[in-house]
Amino acid sequence: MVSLFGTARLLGRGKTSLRDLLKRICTNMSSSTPSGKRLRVLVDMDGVLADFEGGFLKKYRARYPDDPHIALDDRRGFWVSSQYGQLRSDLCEKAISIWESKNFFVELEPLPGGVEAVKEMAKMDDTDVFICTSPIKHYRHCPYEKYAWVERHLGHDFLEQVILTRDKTVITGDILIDDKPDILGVEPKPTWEHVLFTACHNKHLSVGPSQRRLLSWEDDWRAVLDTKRQ
Ligand SMILES: Cc1cn([C@H]2C[C@H](O)[C@@H](COP(=O)(O)O)O2)c(=O)[nH]c1=O
Ligand SMILES: [Mg+2]
Repeated sequence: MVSLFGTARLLGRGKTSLRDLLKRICTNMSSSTPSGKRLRVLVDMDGVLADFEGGFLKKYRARYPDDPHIALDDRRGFWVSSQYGQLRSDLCEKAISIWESKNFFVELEPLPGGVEAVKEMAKMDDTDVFICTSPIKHYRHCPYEKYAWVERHLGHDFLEQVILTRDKTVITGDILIDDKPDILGVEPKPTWEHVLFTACHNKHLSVGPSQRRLLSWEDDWRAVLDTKRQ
């Protein structure tokens, strides 16, 4: 329980907003699921909120105009670098050079409806939303720029909700909305249900009967969340 003394201290230091604080206090007083838990939604960033594939192709073609490229309709498999490497071996490194460059991640365009959906989710009763995203190991620009992207598109307060991890299986949540078909890590049984977000590289995949998809942010994500509340 948040004490009054602690409340005053947090507000006084400007470490939390009044809205966040009220949300935290209410967390202790209400529940939304039969198990008495708030719903925790993990939302991936690249390919779900930020247009990684579109941003990559645009910058790759600008930097390497004389080299072959792969149209978004012809993308297959999660790893852009692998498909470019299969096209011609030197193109794997050229592809990697694009997302290792300064301003790649921060300049990604938001995917239609994603920012609006996350903002709406965050306002829902008994719902906590986190951005759960994997940074590249070349860390000079990417982690900073992922935070900057969230601040730019979702606001400063949303920085509290950012989780950077290379292993999403160790993060607990009820749902993970993610475009990567196979999300693997050290935890064999993650707590979340993976809802596959459709992207150019995964739209041809037939998924198992137990895996659900969100076709886009126009799809009924609210209904998907509701199924986890019951
Ligand atoms: C396609 C592709 C992506 N990456 C990197 C870029 C991002 O940092 C992550 C994907 O993150 P997400 O949280 O799973 O969306 O992977 C890469 O290194 N190589 C690639 O081909
Ligand atoms: Mg992704």
